[in-house]
Amino acid sequence: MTAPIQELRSSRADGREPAVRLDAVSKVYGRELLALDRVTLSVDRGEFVCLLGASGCGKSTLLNLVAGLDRATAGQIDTQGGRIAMMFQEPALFPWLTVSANIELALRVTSSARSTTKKERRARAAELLETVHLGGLGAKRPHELSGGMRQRVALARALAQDADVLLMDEPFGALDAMTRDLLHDELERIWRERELSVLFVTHNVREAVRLGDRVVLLSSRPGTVIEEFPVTLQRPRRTDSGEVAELAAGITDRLREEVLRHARPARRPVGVGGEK
Ligand SMILES: Nc1ncnc2c1ncn2[C@@H]1O[C@H](COP(=O)(O)OP(=O)(O)OP(=O)(O)O)[C@@H](O)[C@H]1O
Repeated sequence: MTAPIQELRSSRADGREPAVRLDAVSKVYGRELLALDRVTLSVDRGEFVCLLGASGCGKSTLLNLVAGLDRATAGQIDTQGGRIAMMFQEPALFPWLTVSANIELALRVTSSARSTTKKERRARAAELLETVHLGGLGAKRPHELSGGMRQRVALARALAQDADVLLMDEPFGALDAMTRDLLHDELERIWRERELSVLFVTHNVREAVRLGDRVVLLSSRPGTVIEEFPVTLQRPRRTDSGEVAELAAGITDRLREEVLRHARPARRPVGVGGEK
């Protein structure tokens, strides 16, 4: 189950370095709930990878493991020593702090920024708010902002952590379609400017095709990679374009097939690395 470290660290034949690599990662909750089963997956430096799968297939579990919030039961996860930031569906801002103070707090706990003064952190927070198109709103409290604006603040806070890898767990799932489209454009711009590596979980197949360099499909629980779809459509893409819809339809068919297969499960013993 354990892969040699050298192999995990080596660059790939196509010259791209992985920023995140999972090798045969399994996760069992409690005594017998197998959530992930030998997942092998990588995100290259500067790559945008979208993760799709039926509800409960272990997508959030996978992100939590990569973020180091939980431990894998088996397998290897290598993040190459990169700094990781995570964003969730809920922005989870401190309601009693101003927007600026929420970001300044993230700047304070980021090791490279520990030596900065309060004035410098405030200036940096203002810059980050400009980056997410919220310039001048630093004095507001989170409840004074719309859902989309709050998610922008959460994005600015993630950027404040100076991350190399951004893990995103359905960050736009609760937003209306128009706001989501705007945030797609902004995220794409920021991803390119900062050369981030992104692992983005969504239920929305079109969103995955709109954003991803690659869409990775997980099986129903226990989650394992069943198919990967490279997305070579020219950027910027539109969620409502024919090309995006066409590719999304193919992926949706595959996903539906998987969900139906799971609805008629063949009984098999639960266990890490059991025969399929
Ligand atoms: N802390 C936990 N303890 C026990 N079981 C858990 C825990 N977290 C998740 N699970 C279980 O592991 C499985 C995978 O959950 P997870 O939340 O990772 O799936 P998901 O694909 O993100 O789901 P969704 O798409 O609905 O958000 C589910 O069966 C869930 O009930």
